[in-house]
This record gives sequence, structure tokens and C-alpha cells, in this order.
Amino acid sequence: MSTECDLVVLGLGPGGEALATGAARAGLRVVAVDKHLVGGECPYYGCIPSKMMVRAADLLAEASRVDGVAGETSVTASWAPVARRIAEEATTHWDDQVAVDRLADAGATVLHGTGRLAGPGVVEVTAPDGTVTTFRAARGVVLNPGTRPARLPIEGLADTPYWTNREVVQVTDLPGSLTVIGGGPIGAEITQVMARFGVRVTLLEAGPRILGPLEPEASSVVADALVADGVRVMAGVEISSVSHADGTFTVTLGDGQVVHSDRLLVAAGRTPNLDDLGLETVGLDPSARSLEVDERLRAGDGLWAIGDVTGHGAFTHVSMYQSAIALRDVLGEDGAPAAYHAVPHVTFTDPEAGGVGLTEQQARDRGLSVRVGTTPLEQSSRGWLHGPGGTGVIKVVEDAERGVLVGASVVGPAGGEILGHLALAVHAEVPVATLRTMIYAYPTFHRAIESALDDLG
Ligand SMILES: Cc1cc2nc3c(=O)[nH]c(=O)nc-3n(C[C@H](O)[C@H](O)[C@H](O)COP(=O)(O)OP(=O)(O)OC[C@H]3O[C@@H](n4cnc5c(N)ncnc54)[C@H](O)[C@@H]3O)c2cc1C
Ligand SMILES: NC(=O)c1ccc[n+]([C@@H]2O[C@H](COP(=O)([O-])OP(=O)(O)OC[C@H]3O[C@@H](n4cnc5c(N)ncnc54)[C@H](O)[C@@H]3O)[C@@H](O)[C@H]2O)c1
Repeated sequence: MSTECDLVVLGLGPGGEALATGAARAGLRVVAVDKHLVGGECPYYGCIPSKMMVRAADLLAEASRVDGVAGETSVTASWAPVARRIAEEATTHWDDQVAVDRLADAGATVLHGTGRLAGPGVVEVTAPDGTVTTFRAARGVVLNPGTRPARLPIEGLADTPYWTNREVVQVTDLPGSLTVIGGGPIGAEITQVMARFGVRVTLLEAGPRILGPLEPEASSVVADALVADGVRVMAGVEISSVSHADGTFTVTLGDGQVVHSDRLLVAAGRTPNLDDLGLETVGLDPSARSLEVDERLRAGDGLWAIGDVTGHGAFTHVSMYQSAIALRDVLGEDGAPAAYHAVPHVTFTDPEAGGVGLTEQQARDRGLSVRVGTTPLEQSSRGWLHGPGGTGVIKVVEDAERGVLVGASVVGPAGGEILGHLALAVHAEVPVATLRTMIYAYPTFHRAIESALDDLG
């Protein structure tokens, strides 16, 4: 069967869903295709369920801080309400009917099926029953296929029932012990959640430190917090094999050390869903790690790509940002082109670790004349009076030649919120001289930004 339309949106992550909705509302004949759930990884297996877990774990940690500050507490942790909220409130038991209806109400044709390019403007969709429909899109195709958990080539791993983010957000009973492979954002957040719910966690990171892309100062504050939560953090490890027998996982390290646990979570990066998308039919490389796009998100004639596969930051806010720009281009409207000099990111550990723009090392690698300023949050008035849980750091990176911040990091309670101030400064290239003339309310956490600016010299 062959069908004419204006636009096919292939993959409905957060950005694809929003773009398909906007294009349909603007009157285009839109075919919106997803092989799994409309909305993608974020609402069902990513941001939303993981942050519900984080919220619960943070409450436990805050309760434990009452002692010595505001009296005494005794808290009995229970996973049941967390699992219930995720299943019932966040994901409706991993059912996307509400999202499908919302998109259909906007005027799009919503299909559950696997899409594949079959030439410029042509997409073949294979429905779950095997029926294939070919769509010819007059205006073009938007690709938003996202990523899947990377499969590690570790001996024995593939034969074990390990968890990825897909399984861990559906857990109803916590294990006694857990090994986590990968100290990126997923590994760090889930590790802390599990530890705070009483699971004995070992975190194995191949790189020299966890959260490697963050400033070293930020990464070390989070690593210390995990250790304080009882986590065994092992960085710089090489994993030589994994096995599973009698309900126990055994992870053997290159130096001969062995780690046993009831469960294993692999959170060691993502693989882009580009390999089976028919990219070769439009002259693109299916083995690429990312799709090259211009500042309007064009990957070719009548072809746009948005989200994680563009390689500009695997975050929901990047997918949504790109979605709005690509939609304008699809509709032939003008607007600001995409710019990535101030992409913010927050790892929702406690303390939260936020960053924006360049790290000190990235700025130096670009040959900028770099000045940095740092300040420990616990030495600020607010950090000190906050007491337990008030640890953190603020670091600013200045391009001294231009007198503007090109990067900043904030680790601390609500670090992601404090980051907003610095994200604006980096985005709008507010002169450091102007930032120095601001009045910073006393005693807020964000007032410590002034101390970090002072430290620039
Ligand atoms: C555990 C976890 C926690 C996270 N936490 C955060 C966070 O706190 N903040 C944040 O900003 N980001 C977070 N992320 C990242 C965030 O989920 C992604 O950046 C976000 O989902 C955007 O991805 P995307 O738009 O590229 O597509 P995705 O959300 O990956 O969706 C892609 C969609 O395309 C579909 N698809 C793929 N191939 C095909 C095909 N051939 N045919 C049809 N459909 C196809 C898939 O089924 C999927 O629904 C987290 C991720 C994980 C895994
Ligand atoms: N709060 C957030 O915004 C948030 C939270 C979770 C995920 N995310 C997004 O999802 C993406 C995927 O997250 P992720 O944590 O899976 O990936 P990641 O690529 O960010 O981190 C993976 C980590 O695993 C390590 N690793 C790789 N192979 C290993 C091995 N064999 N043994 C031990 N360690 C190994 C890497 O060195 C790295 O530190 C991230 O890039 C991020 O953009 C964002």
C-alpha cells in the first residue's frame, strides 16, 4: 500500500512528538511513527521515572539529616510507593494511549510500527502484524529515532539477565545488592537511589573518575557523596568477564578482583538507532555515531534530524529545542538558528551537579585565554548554615580576552536551579564586569556565585 502525505516523523521521542503535533496543527498531513511508545525514552524509561526515584531517595536523605539539627527521626524506607507512582502516575503501566490520542487530536495519523527510509521522502512502515505501508512525504521526513542502551563486549555479559535503564525503572522489589557498570549520569543517579533505599551498591567505572565529562571538582564532590551513602565506588577498572549462577552475578575485574551481587545494572552509554533506518537510501552512512545537521536541523534535502542522534547533547531539553527550530524550517518560517554554546545539563544526584557551556579543559583545548574561579559552597553563609547536605562547589570559566563566561558548574543542593543564573550569563554572553555589579541576595546559595567571580582575580 502506498500513501501520500506532507511529512513523516520517524521516531517520536519528546522532540518528534512535539514537532508532529505542531506540524499537524499547522495543517500539514502528518504521519507520526513509533515502534514502541509515543514520547520515547524520557517519559517511560528515562527522565521521569528516574527522577521520581531520585525524589524519593532525596526525601530519605533529608529525613536522615534531621538528627542533630532539628531533633530525631526514624524513617522506614519502602520502595512500594515509588514503584506505584512510576507505574500508575508516570507511565500508566507503560501505556501510551494518552499520548497517541493527544497527537491524533492534533490531526496527525499515528502509527505504531517500525519505519525505514526507502529513498528521499519515502518511508516504509512495518506494522506489528507485518503489513508494510509506503508513505511518500511531499515536504519531507523528520528523523527522531533516539538511542538504546549500548551492549558491552564483555565476556559472558550477554548470557546474563542484566538490567538496563528499561528494567531498573520497572523494579518492584529491590535486591539486597547491586553492581552498576558505568559511572555516567544514569549510573550515578540510580546508584545513589538504590544505596539510599538500603541496597549495597558497587559502582564500576572504566574512566579515571565518575561523571568524566564534568569538571573534576564536580565529579569528586558527587563521588564523595556516593561514598558517604555507603557506595563502593571503583574508578579506573577494567571488567574482564561477567557470569550469573544461582541468582548471583559475578563481575571479574582485570586485576583479578571479583564483585558479587544479586543484580547487575549496565549503564555504560548508548547506541544511536541509526543502523537500521535505511540511511544508505538517502546517501547517508548508517554506521555513523551521529547525523550531521545544519543550524536548521537539516540532514539533507527534505530531511531533518533532531534529538540524541544529532550529537549535540543527549538531553530532553536539546531534543525539544531542536524540535521547535526544525518545525519552523519545515513550515518555511524564519527564526533563530540552533546554537549550542550554552547547553545546560544537570545530573540529579544529591548534591545536584549542573554544568553549562565549556569545562576549563575544553576552553583550554580551544586555545582560549582561560581564567577560572571556584568556591566551595559549604564555605558560603548559606552552605554553612544549611549544615548536613550543604556541600558543593561553584566553578566559573572565563574567556579573559572577551571578559565573558564560557562555562560554569554548580554542585550543591538545588544545583540545577542555581545553574540557571550562570546558564543565562553564558548564553547571553553577559560581561563578567556586569555580573560583578549585580546584587546577590543574602544568604542564598546563588550568592556564592559572587565569590566564584571574585576568585577569577
Ligand atoms: C535513565 C535515563 C534518565 C535520563 N534522564 C534525563 C534527564 O534527567 N534530563 C534529560 O534532559 N535527559 C535525560 N535522559 C535523556 C533523555 O531521555 C533523551 O535525551 C530524550 O529522550 C530525547 O531523546 P530523543 O528525542 O533523541 O529520542 P528518544 O526519547 O530516544 O525516542 C526515540 C523514539 O524513536 C523510536 N524509534 C527508534 N527507531 C525507530 C524506527 N525505526 N521506527 C519507529 N520508531 C523508532 C523509539 O521507539 C523511541 O520512542 C535520560 C535518559 C535515560 C535513559
Ligand atoms: N540527568 C540527566 O540529564 C541525565 C540522566 C541520565 C542520562 N542522561 C543522558 O543519557 C545518556 C546516557 O547515559 P549513560 O550514563 O548511560 O551514558 P554515558 O555515556 O554518559 O556514561 C557511561 C559511563 O560508562 C562508562 N563505561 C563505558 N564502558 C564501560 C565499561 N566497560 N566498564 C565500566 N564503565 C564503562 C563510561 O566511561 C561512562 O562514564 C547521557 O549521555 C545523558 O546525556 C541524562
